[in-house]
Amino acid sequence: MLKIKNLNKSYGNRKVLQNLNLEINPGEVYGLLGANGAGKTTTINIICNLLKADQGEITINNLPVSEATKKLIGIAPQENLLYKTLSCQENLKFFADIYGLDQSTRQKQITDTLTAVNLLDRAKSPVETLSGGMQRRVNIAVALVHQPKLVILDEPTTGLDIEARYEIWELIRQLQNQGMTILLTTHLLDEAERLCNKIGILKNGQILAEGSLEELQKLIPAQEIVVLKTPQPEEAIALAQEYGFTHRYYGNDLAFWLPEVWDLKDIIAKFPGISIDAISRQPVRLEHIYLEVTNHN
Ligand SMILES: Nc1ncnc2c1ncn2[C@@H]1O[C@H](COP(=O)(O)OP(=O)(O)OP(=O)(O)O)[C@@H](O)[C@H]1O
Repeated sequence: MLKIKNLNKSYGNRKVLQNLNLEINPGEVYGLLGANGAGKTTTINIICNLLKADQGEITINNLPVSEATKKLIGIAPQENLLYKTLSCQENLKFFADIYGLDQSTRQKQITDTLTAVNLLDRAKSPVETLSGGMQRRVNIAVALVHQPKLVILDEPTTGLDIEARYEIWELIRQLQNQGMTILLTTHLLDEAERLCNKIGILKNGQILAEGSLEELQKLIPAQEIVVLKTPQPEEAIALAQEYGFTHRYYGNDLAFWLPEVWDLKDIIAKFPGISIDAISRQPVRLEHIYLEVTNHN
């Protein structure tokens, strides 16, 4: 569906994208993760033909990116692009006209899109009367109204409360079940874990790691991560090194990568003579992988 090969972009002598490669298959939800300034928006702008790359190839449905491919893409930018005093329906009508939708099918597409985002009952409500989560769903509806092949959701849940976040996640799952191909950028690693079939970790304009969550988990050779609260961290680390356990600090938390899932008493037995205030166990999560990939490259 979307293929990006060796994409390069510089501003002056600052390289913002460096040989970026990325491929999204039809029906996939691809999560592009990266810190502020990693190059996500630049990549999106090039995909949408709003910005020219210095080098590289991008195709959408095997067509090189051009004015013609714009119609294949729907974008829901981070900041809602809505007219707040207009109703949901009027907003969609406005954008449907920009996309040049046929008058005869326009109303049906608007109704179908409002149904898809679960807002048909609020069709006539001014956007400013809706909750933040509903407004974000109208923003996504704008990206869907012309029935694109690829939808780009730029940080779709940033700034929303947890209830509204669940609604957006549910909507993304529904779109995926309908076969929509989605490129999602996010800072929220649990969001990517929940929703994405494939995840790309972007830093300094390069994809450092890519794959399904299961594939990425192989980057950390551990069955379990154990966080130890102890007043004797140095001693605990020295013991762990004898066993060949890797240790990491996640914030202030001292963690060890364990090669097997042991009983709690067996884990504690690995640290004889160490005073342990608390112990917590976690599976390998995307946050561990993200930190590993971005801190060691
Ligand atoms: N027009 C521009 N001129 C010069 N530098 C730019 C321009 N646009 C972006 N940059 C730089 O390019 C880099 C990548 O920016 P980009 O907006 O793509 O990052 P991002 O991953 O989308 O970050 P964020 O999460 O903050 O939106 C940043 O260092 C940014 O300062």
